[in-house]
Amino acid sequence: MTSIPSLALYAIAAGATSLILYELYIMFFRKKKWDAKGKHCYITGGTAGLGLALALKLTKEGANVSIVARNQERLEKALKEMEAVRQSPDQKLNVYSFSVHTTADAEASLDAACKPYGGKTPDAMFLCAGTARPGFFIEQDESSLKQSFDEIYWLSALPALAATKRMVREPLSETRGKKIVLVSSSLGYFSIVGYSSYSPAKFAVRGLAEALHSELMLYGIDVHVFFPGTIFSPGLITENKTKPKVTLKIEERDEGMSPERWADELLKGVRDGDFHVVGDFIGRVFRSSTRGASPSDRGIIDFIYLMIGVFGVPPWRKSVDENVVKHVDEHQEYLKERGFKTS
Ligand SMILES: CCCCCCCCCCCCCCCC(=O)[C@@H](N)CO
Repeated sequence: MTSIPSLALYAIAAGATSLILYELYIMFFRKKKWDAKGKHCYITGGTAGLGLALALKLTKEGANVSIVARNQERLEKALKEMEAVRQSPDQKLNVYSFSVHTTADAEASLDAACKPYGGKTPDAMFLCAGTARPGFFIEQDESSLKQSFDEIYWLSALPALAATKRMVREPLSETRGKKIVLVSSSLGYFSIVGYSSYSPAKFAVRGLAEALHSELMLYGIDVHVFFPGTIFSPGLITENKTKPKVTLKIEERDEGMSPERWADELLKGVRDGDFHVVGDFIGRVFRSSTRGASPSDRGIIDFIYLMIGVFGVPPWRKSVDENVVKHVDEHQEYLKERGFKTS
């Protein structure tokens, strides 16, 4: 009779073998990877942070790049940086000053960006624009709560809608293989104190991506959604100015990475055909442990991160709660200072 320990050994051996086979399968048999070279990539929020890093990487890879952002000065600066790394004189590098918060603006920016391509829609849309304004819930009002949806959710949904409507007018053979890449956040997987205006919009981006991933199969358009953690971007410096202390404390657990590193991870995930693209350990754990019915094809690896999540996330959440509770007294003082207490 086989003993329990040797059964466990068999299980481990079987696990290890399937892991190796899976990796080999990925290496040799997975469908051809996406190549940016010669493709038209349209990027919102392309003058800073993740968007700019992405624009520069794609330029270096020989893509034709259009960036859209509001500030003309910053657009020109970004264009100079792109010009400095262009790979060939034929590469089209363009910048457009638009806000893409409304349908009209999103359509106008696409009109402009498609012009040098005879009106054809971009091969890939990277919707990186977005703003975070952390703060306590009690400090929000109707307009600030709605503003964060404008600056995150609608800023993703409306350009995606404008682009999809244009794409479907083209012959199916041309639409097939185009990409729409949305940007959520690790805070689109979970949330913490200070992000009551931000997380809901990032969760919503996940929902939009999942619906589009399913629906845009009708046209062969690939949808990806990115879940980065802390990005050392100009935006982070701004948001940290108003970020509650307790939030900063909890975020210490996230090491963060440069926009360049995050852009690398995003492109790697897109090339590999991942639907949920993550770039760090935290992302991998939450991708697996909050997966639900989200599409995934990383089998055994996903299962390993799921197990890490099953055992690792509850103690982490407990430590977050403890951290919040530690701030109760300090927060009472904060409320007094802000005039929330009358006595
Ligand atoms: C085993 C499990 C361990 C889990 C440790 C998790 C620690 C996470 C802390 C919070 C990270 C917040 C990232 C914010 C990114 C962002 O979107 C904002 N900066 C807004 O721009």
